[in-house]
Amino acid sequence: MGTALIYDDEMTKYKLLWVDPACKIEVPERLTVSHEALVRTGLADRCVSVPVREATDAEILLAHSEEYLEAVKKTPYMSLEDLMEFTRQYGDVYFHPNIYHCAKLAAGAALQLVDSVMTGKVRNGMTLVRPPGHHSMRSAANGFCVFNNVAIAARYAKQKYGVQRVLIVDWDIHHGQGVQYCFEDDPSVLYFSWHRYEHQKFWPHLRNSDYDIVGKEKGAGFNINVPWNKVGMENGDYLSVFCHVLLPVAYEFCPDLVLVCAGFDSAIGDPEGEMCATPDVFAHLTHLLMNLAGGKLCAVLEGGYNLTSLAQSVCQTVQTLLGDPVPRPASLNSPCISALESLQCVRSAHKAYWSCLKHAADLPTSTISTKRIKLREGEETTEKGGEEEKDAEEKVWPEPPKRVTPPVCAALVLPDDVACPEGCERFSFSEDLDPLLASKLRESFLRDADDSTALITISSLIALTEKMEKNEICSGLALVRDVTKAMTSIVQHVTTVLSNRVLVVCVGDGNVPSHITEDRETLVVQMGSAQTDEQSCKYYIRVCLKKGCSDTSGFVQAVFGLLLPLGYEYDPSLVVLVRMPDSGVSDSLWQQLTGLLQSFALGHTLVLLQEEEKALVGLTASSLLGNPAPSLKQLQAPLTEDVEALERLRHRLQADWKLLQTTAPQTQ
Ligand SMILES: NCCCNCCCCCS
Ligand SMILES: [Zn+2]
Repeated sequence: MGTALIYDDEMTKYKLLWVDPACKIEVPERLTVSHEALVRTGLADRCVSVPVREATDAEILLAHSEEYLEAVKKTPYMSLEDLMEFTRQYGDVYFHPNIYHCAKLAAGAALQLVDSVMTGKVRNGMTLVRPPGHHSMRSAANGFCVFNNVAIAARYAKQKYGVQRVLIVDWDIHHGQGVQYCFEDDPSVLYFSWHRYEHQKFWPHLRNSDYDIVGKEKGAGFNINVPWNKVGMENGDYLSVFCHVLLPVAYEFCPDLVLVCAGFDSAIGDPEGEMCATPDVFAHLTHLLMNLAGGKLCAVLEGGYNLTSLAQSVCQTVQTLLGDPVPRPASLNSPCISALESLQCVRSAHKAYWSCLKHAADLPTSTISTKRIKLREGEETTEKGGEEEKDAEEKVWPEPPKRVTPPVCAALVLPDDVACPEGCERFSFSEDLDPLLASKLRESFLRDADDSTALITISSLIALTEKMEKNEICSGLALVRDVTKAMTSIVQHVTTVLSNRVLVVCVGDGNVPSHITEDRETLVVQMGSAQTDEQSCKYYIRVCLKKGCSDTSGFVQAVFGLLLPLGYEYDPSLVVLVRMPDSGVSDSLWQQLTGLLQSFALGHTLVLLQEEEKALVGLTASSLLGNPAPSLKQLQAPLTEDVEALERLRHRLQADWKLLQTTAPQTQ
C-alpha cells in the first residue's frame, strides 16, 4: 500500500495584509517550497495524490463552538479594518478574506488523509496545509491557527471509524495547547508534545505546558508535555525522548491510529525554535512511529518557518513514509543536562500512569541546568543556549544525504526446497569461491570440511554482506544450520575484511563465541532469560528477562530503553539479527524488532534463522520489505524484577553509552 500526499495551492492564497512582527513569518511560500521540493525530488510522483475538500460545519464543530464558527464565517466579508479589529481579540494570529476558506480546506485535507488511511486506500500519508491547527482552541484562533485540524481529525476518526485509541505526536517546537485542551480529560487520545519552554519564558508562556500537566480526571496520564528549557537541542536530545518517553508509552497505549502534528520549526535554522536538530532526524522520528497502529500514520503540517529546513524536513518525512531506508544518524551527541532534566521530570510525572515508567527516578532534587554550575576556571559552559548562540537564520547545516534505495530490497539465502517470498530475491553465491577464502572458511567454520552446502551457505552470507556494503542489496535473510556459526563467520568477515562496525542482536539464550565480544568493535546485545553470572561489559550486553523473550512487555522495555539508544549511539554499518533456537519470542514482536532495527545502517539488516524455523521466512521478509509489523496487544506491566534489572544495567552502562541516560547528573 502506498503513501498519500494531499496538497492544494488554494491554501497559499491568503497572507498578512498589515504590519505585525509576530505573524510575518507565516507566509504562503511555506507551502510552495515544501511542495516544490517534493516534486523536484520525485517524491510527489511516488505518492498517491488525494484531493482536498472543505470540512463541513459539523466536522468543524467536533472541536469548536458554534459561536466561534459563526464568527469566523463572517470574516470573508469584512473590510481590512474589520479584519484587524476581529484579529485583535486573538493572539499571534491574523485573518484575511480567504483564510476561512483555506482553514476549511486545511481541516478537510486532514480528514481526507484519515479517510485514505482508515479505508486502506493507502498505508500512511502527509498533508501540506496552512493555516496550521494545533494552537487553535474551542472558541479562539491562536498562533497562526484557525481550526484545529488534527483535533478535528482525531474526533472524526473515532466517530466515523470507531477508532478506540488515537496517538497524537506533536513534534512542532510549540506546545499545541489547543490539542491539549481538547483531549485533556479523554483517555482515548494520548497527546504527546515537546516544545520550547525556557521555564515559561517562551511563547505561549503557559503554565499548562509544563511536564507536570498530565491530563485531568479520566485523562490523567494521557497528556505528555516535554518542555525544552534551553535552545540548541540536537538529534540526540530528540531521539532520547522518543526512546525513553514516547515510544515505551506509545507501545503500552497501543493506538489504532497515529496522527502527527508535523511542525518543522523544531529543525535547525528555524527562527522560532532556535534548535539544532537536522532535517534527517525527522526520517527517524517518522520511522520510529511507523510500526504502531499497523502503520496507520497521518502527518499533518503545522509550523516550520525556515523555508530551507522546512522543505528538507518535509522531504525526509515523506521519503520515510514511502519506505525508503533512513539515513544513518549523524554522530549523535549525548543529551544535554537540560534535556536530561526534562526527561527525568516527565518520566517521574508519568510514573504513576504508565507501567513502563513505574520505576523511573523521582523528580530531580534541583534543576542544575538553570543554575550557573561553577566550572573549573576558563572552561566554557558546555550547556546549550548560551548567550554566544548565533541567531537561527545564520545557521548552516549539511544538505541531508541522498537516500538511495538499493536495487534489491531483500535477498534470501534459502535451501532449494524453501520458497522465496514475493518481493524478495533468492541469493546464492554462484561464482566459484576464491580458493583461499574457501579453505579459510572450511577450517574455521565447518564441522566436516567437505560439507559443501554449509560452505555454499557461509560463502553466500559473506558475499551478501559485501553486496550490502556496496548498497546493492538492502537487507538479507538466511536459513542456516547453526546460527551461531553463521553469525561468527559474518562478524569475522565484516570486522576484519570490511572493518565495519556490526551490531549483533541475539534474541534468545545460547552462547555467543567470546572472541566476538572481545574484539571491542562489534557490539553484541543478547536478550534472553539466562541468569548470567558474567557481567555485561561495554560491548557484550546481556538483558535477562525472568520469563525470557516470551515476555513481550519486558522485551519492549529492553528494546526502547536499551537496544535502540545503544544502536543510535553505536551507529553500525550492519545489523545482524540472530534468532537463537527456542527464543520464545512472539511473531509480532519479532516483526516489530525487525522493523525497528532498520533505523540503523541504512536498513542493512541481516537476519539469521535456524533452518528448522523456515515458517518464519515469510513474516520476517515482510518486515524486511518495509511492511508495518502487526500491532502488539496492549502491554501489561513488565515484571518488577525485570525492570529493576534493566535499570541497574542501564545505570552501569550509561557511563559508556550516553544515550542510555534518563536522569540528570546529581548535584553534589
Ligand atoms: N516571534 C514571533 C512570535 C510567534 N508566536 C506564535 C508562533 C505560532 C507558531 C505556530 S506552529
Ligand atoms: Zn510551531
